[in-house]
Amino acid sequence: MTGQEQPAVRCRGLAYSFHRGRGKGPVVRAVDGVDLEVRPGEVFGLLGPNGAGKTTTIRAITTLLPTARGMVEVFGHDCAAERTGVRRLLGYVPQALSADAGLTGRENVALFARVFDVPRAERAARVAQALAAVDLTEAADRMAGTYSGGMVRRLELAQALVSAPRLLVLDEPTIGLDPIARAGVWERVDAVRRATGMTVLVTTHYMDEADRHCDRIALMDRGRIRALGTPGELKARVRAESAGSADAPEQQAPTLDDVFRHFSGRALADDAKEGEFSDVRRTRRTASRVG
Ligand SMILES: Nc1ncnc2c1ncn2[C@@H]1O[C@H](COP(=O)(O)OP(=O)(O)OP(=O)(O)O)[C@@H](O)[C@H]1O
Repeated sequence: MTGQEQPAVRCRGLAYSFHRGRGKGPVVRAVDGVDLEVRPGEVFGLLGPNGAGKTTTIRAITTLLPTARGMVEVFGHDCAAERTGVRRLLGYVPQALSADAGLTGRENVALFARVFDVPRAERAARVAQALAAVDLTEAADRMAGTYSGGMVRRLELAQALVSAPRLLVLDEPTIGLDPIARAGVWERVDAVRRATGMTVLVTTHYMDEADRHCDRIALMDRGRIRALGTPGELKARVRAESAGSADAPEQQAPTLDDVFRHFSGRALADDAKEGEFSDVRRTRRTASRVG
């Protein structure tokens, strides 16, 4: 089998636990036996509420959690045994800010080009190309600190794209952005994917975005995958399985929120109320940086 035919991502029995309270508190099973495959060239969405285990799964796939249990591969390369090889295939936009406000947009992208071993002779052209792909050519020589939230997110996308990754991993790429900026981020992701055939793995808790932009989605809750398929397949399953029951979504076609409620037994909004301190702090940090 050639690398091209391998799944972009394959997880089998992936599990990871945290100890709360500096190792003395209870154990939290952040990821609890995840099996999934992302096909080459698709946009795959990992969906779920705060604390579902999405970021932990992403960190295992991006080789940032070396001690995870189970098996994770990227294009056939084992994430535990071949970390450097896997990293060469990846572009990653984490949830936390990865751009430096004190550098220009171009300098930020150039930094990533150096770190990710883009050959020196190609660097300037590749940096310019990545900036153009996210519509930041005109703003490229301004300090990133003067950018709007949407521009910062697009800059981070350019940083991840400069190494021409086969797999682009985006952790909540549109959190804290207004609807226009959110659409702007997705437009660039969709365009780059169409142009390059790159695979995209994205986490989000915006069901409407996943519905519009993802080829397939996995619904994650409390460390486990509760359902996996195209948005259309999942909605059709809910329609079929809840036909005639008292809680059937009345007449209307089910939304992905209905799908989540059906497979997890609760509403997504329940978790918004229960967010933990770390979740709140993380969201605020994101919000203040884009304000
Ligand atoms: N460093 C950590 N120490 C202790 N617990 C953690 C740590 N990171 C995550 N957790 C816990 O693991 C669980 C899964 O967290 P994770 O960040 O993977 O979820 P998520 O679905 O990405 O949510 P969010 O959208 O809030 O990032 C949560 O209960 C979280 O509190």
